[in-house]
Amino acid sequence: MRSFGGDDTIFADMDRLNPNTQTYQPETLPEREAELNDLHSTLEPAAQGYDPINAFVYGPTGQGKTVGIGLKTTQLQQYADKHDKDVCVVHVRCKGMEKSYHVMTHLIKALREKQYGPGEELPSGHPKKTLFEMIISELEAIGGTVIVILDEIDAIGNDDYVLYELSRANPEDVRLSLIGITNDYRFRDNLNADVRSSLGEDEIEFAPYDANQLRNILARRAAGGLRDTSFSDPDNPFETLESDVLAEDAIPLASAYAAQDSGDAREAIKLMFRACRFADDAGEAAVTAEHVQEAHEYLERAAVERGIRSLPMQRALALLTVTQATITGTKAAETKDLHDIYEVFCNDVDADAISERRFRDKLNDLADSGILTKETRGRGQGLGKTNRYELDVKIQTVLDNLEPDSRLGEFVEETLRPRHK
Ligand SMILES: Nc1ncnc2c1ncn2[C@@H]1O[C@H](COP(=O)(O)OP(=O)(O)OP(=O)(O)O)[C@@H](O)[C@H]1O
Repeated sequence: MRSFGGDDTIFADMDRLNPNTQTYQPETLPEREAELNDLHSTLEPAAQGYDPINAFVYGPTGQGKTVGIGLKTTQLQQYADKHDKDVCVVHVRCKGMEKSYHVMTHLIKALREKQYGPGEELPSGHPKKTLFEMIISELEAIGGTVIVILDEIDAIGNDDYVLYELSRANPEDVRLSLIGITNDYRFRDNLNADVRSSLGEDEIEFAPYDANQLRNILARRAAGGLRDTSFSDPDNPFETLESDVLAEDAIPLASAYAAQDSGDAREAIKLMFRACRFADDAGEAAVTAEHVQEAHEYLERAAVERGIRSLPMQRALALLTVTQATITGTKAAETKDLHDIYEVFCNDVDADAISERRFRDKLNDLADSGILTKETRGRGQGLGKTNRYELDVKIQTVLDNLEPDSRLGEFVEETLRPRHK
């Protein structure tokens, strides 16, 4: 059995390579210099005691929006403290909050914690209007300039009450600034026009990182995270990286994968971290491109399995029809034949059957998520086209990942699994 705390590890500081930890936050973001300058300009009036500016920050996931705003607001707070200016920054993560109601309760908690320290309870049992009045009174109790950051605000969907009210609010002796962060471009477009124009005084976009930028990001994270790894030129971390425990082609491969997916730094770091853990667990002396390859396959598989586990009923049924066709030896089954199987399955599990056209949409969604592959073929002259679908995952993966105690899970256990030998 391996013992903990051995000194044969390739890691120097695991937190540096863990994209989810709050313990390590990068201190510089050279790839985001332009966006940080824009943020600086948004925050400058607040620093000078003038009316602060509202802003919308948007861009896909993992682009350094949260960490970038964190860096600039910390800098602003330090400046304000040093120069005796009344500035308070409140950050609310709205992920998972589906309603303005939840955002308001969390905002009240955060505003109270700014005044009384951690441990405040979430208010409960109040109507929306009362919650909003509570927000105003907490803002007035704090006074001065208050910058409220609502991170992943798109979580509230169409329920934009909190934004509507906050963007019109006029608390006494408070200069209020709202910064909304979102990775859903449609969210901003769908907002009430008044809210959109008030919140979007400044708009700052974080575009996806390219492979070159990801290489430098990974090189900087690897430099503190791995043993005997450092770079000599901060302007060219990847080019000047020297390491005894990292093969030259590992970072380029991880960056290429992440760039081709979505340019997401979180994904790139996650991939590199997994590759390093594979190498370390195997007791190997260096992380190589093979470890990155292995980590990529592992994470892809895990993502597909998560995707299957969270499929809604109709999409899961659509997936089961292709699984059934594969088990019985039909390769690349046509929509119509799959829909016939689907109707039988619906009957078996007591679900309402949807039309063939809507069923085809479900199959296409599965193909978009990488669970199926789709091929469009002509049926012959003048006969139009047909789609054929195949599993892009193993039969076993489908069978193992449908919730065992759900209606579909029981059906899988009784009907499909016995047929799959
Ligand atoms: N330029 C960078 N250098 C080093 N690390 C970075 C950089 N950009 C992002 N990261 C890291 O990537 C991860 C994701 O960053 P962050 O949470 O700021 O992204 P985001 O754009 O706010 O994403 P989301 O919309 O999903 O919240 C974090 O671990 C962060 O430290």
